[in-house]
Amino acid sequence: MTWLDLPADTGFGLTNLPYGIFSSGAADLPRTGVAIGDHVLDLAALTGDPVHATGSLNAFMAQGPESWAALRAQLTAWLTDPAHQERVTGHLLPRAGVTMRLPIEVADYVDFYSSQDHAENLGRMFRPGSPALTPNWKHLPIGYHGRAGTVQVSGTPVTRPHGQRKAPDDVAPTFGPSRRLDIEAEVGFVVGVPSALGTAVTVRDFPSYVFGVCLVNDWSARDLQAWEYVPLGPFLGKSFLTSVSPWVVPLAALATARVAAPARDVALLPYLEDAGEPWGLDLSLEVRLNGAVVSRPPFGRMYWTAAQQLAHMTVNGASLRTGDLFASGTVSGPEPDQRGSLIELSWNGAEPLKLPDGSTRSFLENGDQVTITAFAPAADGTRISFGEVTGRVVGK
Ligand SMILES: O=C(O)/C=C/C(=O)CC(=O)CC(=O)O
Ligand SMILES: [Ca+2]
Ligand SMILES: [Mg+2]
Repeated sequence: MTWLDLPADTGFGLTNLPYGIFSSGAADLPRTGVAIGDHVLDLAALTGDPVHATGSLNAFMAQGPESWAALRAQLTAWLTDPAHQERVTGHLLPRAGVTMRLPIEVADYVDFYSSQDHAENLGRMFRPGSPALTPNWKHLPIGYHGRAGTVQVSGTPVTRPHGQRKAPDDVAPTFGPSRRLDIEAEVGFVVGVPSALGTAVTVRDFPSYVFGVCLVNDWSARDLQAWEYVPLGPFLGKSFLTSVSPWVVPLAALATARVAAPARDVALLPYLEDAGEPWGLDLSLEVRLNGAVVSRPPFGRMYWTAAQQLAHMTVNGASLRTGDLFASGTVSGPEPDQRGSLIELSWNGAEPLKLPDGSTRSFLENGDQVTITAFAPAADGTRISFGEVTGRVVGK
């Protein structure tokens, strides 16, 4: 029990303790904080440890799992033992009054494609007449390298991208603002510990390298993407902005959320086998468009887990760096109201979404705001909140 008076069902209780970078006041430097209830605990001030005053989580994440576990145990002691109450209280700030920053200095960014429901939906829309899944899909987690420098914190305006668009019936491409701006509701994994070039990280070693989990919105311009992405994959259609939630939930908080990935109907090569090491996570996502819930994607059904993605990403000897971010791919479930992108929710524009204000949407309009939230089950029967990743579309 904490001596703090926590709001009921806060999502930011003792079982969570996510890390973020915040600033408060005009002159204050960005520093590390931990969310607890409606407060943020100023770790830089409380500990005096310079690792928490660097303005990103990278230096702390690089210290590795023993440091992560030691600080988590220390935080629990500080927040439960009344002997620490007076000193700790002096370093609690109302969360509503601080500005959240990008929590990590993003090294490399990779985006996967690991929801079978999502991949089948896109396959049916884009490749009618062909099998919904490409032949490689159940043999390896498909992914591409994205643009690390355009990963930004939640709240960053989404400037509508311009680019080349060519509808199938157009004789030539035209240049202009994207007419098919979309979202992708995803879950991101943050690497703490680097690996050596030429070595592979196994499925089993996942928790020795990965520090924590955040929410991702991989904004996507479907018209730019459709014209440019053959044969080398997404480029400008997805590189203009990727938004992440400000709080990184430590892997240690998610033990209760672990589930096995769905049963396999295709045998895996040994380096992808995860027998006894399930890293599926039972997270419930929610997507809101201008305040209205439009989807509830279930993360527990993802075919490829983050541990398998990490093993695949490094099996060729590619090294990891502190701050690498890899995202799950769009999270969709089997039901129409569980789809994690508008292109699926509107079935490529054929069935526009009806919003409570009477308007309809196939893709995003200027002024639209999209917010993604998620919860995980916690050991004590409460819920762990991932906070939110939000963004509003600005026309240009
Ligand atoms: O299947 C296609 O042609 C296109 C797929 C995507 O755009 C999905 C993607 O970017 C990866 C993901 O988020 O799942
Ligand atoms: Ca994506
Ligand atoms: Mg992106």
